[in-house]
Amino acid sequence: MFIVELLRVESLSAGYGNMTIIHEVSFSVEKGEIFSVIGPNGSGKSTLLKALFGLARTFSGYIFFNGKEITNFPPHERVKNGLGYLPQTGNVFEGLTVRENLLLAGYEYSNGELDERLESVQEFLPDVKRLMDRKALTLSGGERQMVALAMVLLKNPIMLMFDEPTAALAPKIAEEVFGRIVKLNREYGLTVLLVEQNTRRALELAERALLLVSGSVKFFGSADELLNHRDLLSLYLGL
Ligand SMILES: Nc1ncnc2c1ncn2[C@@H]1O[C@H](COP(=O)(O)OP(=O)(O)OP(=O)(O)O)[C@@H](O)[C@H]1O
Repeated sequence: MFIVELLRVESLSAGYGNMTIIHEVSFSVEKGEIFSVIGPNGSGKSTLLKALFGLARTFSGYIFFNGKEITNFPPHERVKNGLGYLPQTGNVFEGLTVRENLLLAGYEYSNGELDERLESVQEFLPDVKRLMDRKALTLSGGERQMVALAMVLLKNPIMLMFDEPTAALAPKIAEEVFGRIVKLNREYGLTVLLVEQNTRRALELAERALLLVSGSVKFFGSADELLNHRDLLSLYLGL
């Protein structure tokens, strides 16, 4: 198979204020793969995603996405270039209905385009249809996650970054979320960058992975290899 590098991160250092949280992180994500970022609590996984999306402060290094250097692009420019990001929380407007949330997410589309995008998103997430007139506030965690996903998919991303999409979800609902991520990848060709607390599931789903510890890369390579690397997993993740 012809391998295309979609995201390349070179020696990226980033954080908040004058505090560096991730240190000279380098890795790449290939087009069409599921790529997992794992690591202990507080190791900088969320900060890495925020830096990739332009929400954390980048001190040095480079980010290339889909053939372009995007290191200093503001978030909306990254979205235009095909990057999607599903944060852990705060991803829906609680006081608005699901329909209003979706309309807001698609505000840049013309009416015709928006209808088309809404239809294709609802084809993938048919359950969103019955939630349309509900206030986001009244949704369960799983439903909220689904609506947030619909809002991101509306923008037609090439690569989608999930920040702990199963956090605080019951195991059965978490499995549904994983199933949806795999389906997006296999059937819709979406490249996935997954930050996940459930290390085993994250490594089973992914082709390749990154282990981040105290903001530094401890492993970058095959997810299978990391899954079988007992020393690394027990040392850093207590597995
Ligand atoms: N907005 C912020 N301002 C300052 N420091 C922050 C901010 N957000 C996170 N941090 C700090 O950055 C470090 C890394 O946090 P981050 O959330 O990136 O880790 P994580 O690996 O995603 O953790 P977890 O698995 O627990 O979600 C922590 O020490 C955290 O306190």
